Amino acid sequence: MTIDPVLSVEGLGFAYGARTVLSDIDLTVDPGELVAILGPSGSGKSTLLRLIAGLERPAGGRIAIGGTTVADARSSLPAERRGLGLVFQEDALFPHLTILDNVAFGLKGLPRSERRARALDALDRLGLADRADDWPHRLSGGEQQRVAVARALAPRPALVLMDEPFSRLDSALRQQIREDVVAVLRDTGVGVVLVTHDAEEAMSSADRLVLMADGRMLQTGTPEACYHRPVSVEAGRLLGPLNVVPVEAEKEGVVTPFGRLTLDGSTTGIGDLAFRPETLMRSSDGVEARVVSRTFAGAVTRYLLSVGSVRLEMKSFGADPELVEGQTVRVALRTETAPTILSRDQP
Ligand SMILES: Nc1ncnc2c1ncn2[C@@H]1O[C@H](COP(=O)(O)OP(=O)(O)OP(=O)(O)O)[C@@H](O)[C@H]1O
Repeated sequence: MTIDPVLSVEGLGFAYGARTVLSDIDLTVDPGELVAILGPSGSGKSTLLRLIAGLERPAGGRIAIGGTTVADARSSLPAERRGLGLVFQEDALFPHLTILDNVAFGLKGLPRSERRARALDALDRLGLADRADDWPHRLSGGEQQRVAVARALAPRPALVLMDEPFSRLDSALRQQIREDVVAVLRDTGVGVVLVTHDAEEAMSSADRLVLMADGRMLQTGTPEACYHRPVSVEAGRLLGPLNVVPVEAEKEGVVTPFGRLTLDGSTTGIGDLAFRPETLMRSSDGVEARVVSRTFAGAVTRYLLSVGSVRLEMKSFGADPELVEGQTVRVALRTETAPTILSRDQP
């Protein structure tokens, strides 16, 4: 049985005047799926969300919500008729309305008792039912953000769009609120598009990532696949540091500074071996590396190493007393996560 996606975006394009901001975006979100859109500032994430929300009109392509086309190059359904829940960074609660009335605000056309019951139910899910009669200014930033999520969920939409919803919160609080909100969203079974520029937030919250740069999609896949098997250096670096070593692939395997490796799908020719800093480790039968620098960062320590003419980053738990600047050690690649070969022909 095939399940219809709650959101389907095909070949979407958008320009501000003569400036193309999005091109050829394809995206689907299944019921209950959380898709995070990650990209650097200016990559077009918010514009994509605004198009899905109905706040901008596409120049080309199609957007369908629940199987119904809501926008294409010819027509566009207004935002309020798309039945979406929206949580935007700049969202403010109405200061003159109680928490309950803020949440009930979007529940037009229902009897008063039903509105109240639904708003209370949404607040209860977010753990704020006891603050229903309170005023927004008496809530903390994290509580206000949870109210904004309750407000988006109260009309029971099939799809919620969130643009940097946690970025105003300080980092300790942010992780907790994010985990709580994601748990509620998962429990609700709603489809979610989460826009963020925070790689950890995207990877820890989403079922699937959409990596973007310059208005284009670079890669889509599970967080694990995108992290360990990037399709390009650009895509890989959006999720964190990536070691990139030029290699030559031959029929028998790939010639690397770590010896000859046999990798799935390796092709012949020149390419780049790509792997994460934590896949490097000390090993007595590894290759010689000189420690260029060491940066202690609490739980992990980062080392910059030189292996011949190549600079590599290694990351490990704790701080190894032997890995100090100028020291020569031996390192190898962990075998659990095979490195990826990126062909130089790839975009
Ligand atoms: N109203 C506008 N008029 C003209 N250009 C705009 C407008 N809004 C955004 N842009 C441009 O469109 C591009 C995409 O912007 P967008 O806000 O979608 O990126 P983003 O990935 O969400 O960035 P950020 O993470 O900084 O919010 C940027 O180059 C931006 O300068």
